[in-house]
Amino acid sequence: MEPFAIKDSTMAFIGLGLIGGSLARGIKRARPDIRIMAYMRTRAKLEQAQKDGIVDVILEGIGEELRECDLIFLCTPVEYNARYLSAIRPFLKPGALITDVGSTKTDIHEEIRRQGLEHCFVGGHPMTGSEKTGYENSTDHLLENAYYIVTPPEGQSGESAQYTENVRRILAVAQAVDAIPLVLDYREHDRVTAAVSHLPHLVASSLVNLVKDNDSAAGTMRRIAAGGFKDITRIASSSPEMWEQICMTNAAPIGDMLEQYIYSLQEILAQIRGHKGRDIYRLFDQSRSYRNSISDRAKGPIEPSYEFSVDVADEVGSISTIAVILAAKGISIKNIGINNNRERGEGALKIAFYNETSMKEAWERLEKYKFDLVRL
Ligand SMILES: NC(=O)c1ccc[n+]([C@@H]2O[C@H](COP(=O)([O-])OP(=O)(O)OC[C@H]3O[C@@H](n4cnc5c(N)ncnc54)[C@H](O)[C@@H]3O)[C@@H](O)[C@H]2O)c1
Ligand SMILES: O=C(O)C(=O)C[C@]1(C(=O)O)C=C[C@@H](O)C=C1
Repeated sequence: MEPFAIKDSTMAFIGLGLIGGSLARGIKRARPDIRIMAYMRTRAKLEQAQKDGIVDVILEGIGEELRECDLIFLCTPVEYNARYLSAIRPFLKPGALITDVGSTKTDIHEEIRRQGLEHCFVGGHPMTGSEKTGYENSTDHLLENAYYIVTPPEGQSGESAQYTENVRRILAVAQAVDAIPLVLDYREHDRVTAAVSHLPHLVASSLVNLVKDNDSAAGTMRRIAAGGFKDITRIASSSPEMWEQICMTNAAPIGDMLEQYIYSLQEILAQIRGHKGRDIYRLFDQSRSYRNSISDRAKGPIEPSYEFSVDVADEVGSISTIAVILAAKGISIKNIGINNNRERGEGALKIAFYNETSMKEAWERLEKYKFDLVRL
């Protein structure tokens, strides 16, 4: 995609939490000259953002100051984003553009159509995030190398100059924060995210609740739950308010996926009870191939990560031993840390390198010292 430069000079954020905060930080990092206004309910956090040099103007609410804005970002939970449209509308200056970062898109696009705002809206959704919330968890690099889905409104001619220019304004933002822009139809967006984001959150939370309901009074399940359970359930710690709204605004696609998933679980149940080992083997075999074809690089496909993990018994001594072994060969370590999947300090060390060559050299070296290595 050709590069686009941000031409908008004043921007407003309604909601400055994990995603709004990260986007604002990323924009300020790329373009400190851009003036950022922000509104959220917790005044103290807005003051912090101003101290951090991210917010130039604290907004007390939706009002006159918005008339100065070229671009307005809606970064609250999805149902609130759609509701903010009516409040913002009277304060839009000619040429101003509204965008959002919501995890579902059809709902807000339908509200845009109801209000006849297609000429001044382009949807957005950065495919990155965390189970954590709030400005305090935002970073200037959260969106780096993540897909930034851009959903143009319907009913605008793809040829029209204004349509093209509006889409480009959001592509420029995505590029400025080093994300990877991807233009998608908003209904397609909701179908796809139902499968790869929304259903997984329902699965994680229902699995955690299942374990909670089956655990003993002594809490043995909770105590011994290790990597497998923790890997698949991290997202069960996400915001209930945000996820209720995501599910309620994408009920039909999520329902379709959930129905198929329940069907597949019923098949698995029959195979387990019928001792159909070959079917169970096929389940794991097929999933392994497809899962292995999906990149595990947390930050998307641009920057490859060169890392592996080392099984160690005592992480404190092991870090220095490994560091010495690698340093002796002149191999630089980019990052080294404990994989949080094991209990009581015993576990895996994750080591990241700057390039493939040093990763391979380190692998060979540590293998010689009989370390147990695991590819990530
Ligand atoms: N968390 C993720 O992983 C993720 C990823 C991509 C997109 N999103 C989307 O981003 C949006 C924000 O999510 P987040 O993770 O930043 O959540 P968050 O809880 O960290 O931030 C939400 C922000 O909105 C503010 N807010 C909430 N209700 C408000 C209201 N009624 N009026 C004004 N401000 C209000 C909060 O004070 C906070 O500043 C959501 O629409 C979500 O679907 C989230
Ligand atoms: O990594 C996480 O914690 C996320 O849940 C991020 C995640 C997802 O991948 O499902 C969650 C919601 C979004 O809209 C986009 C990204």
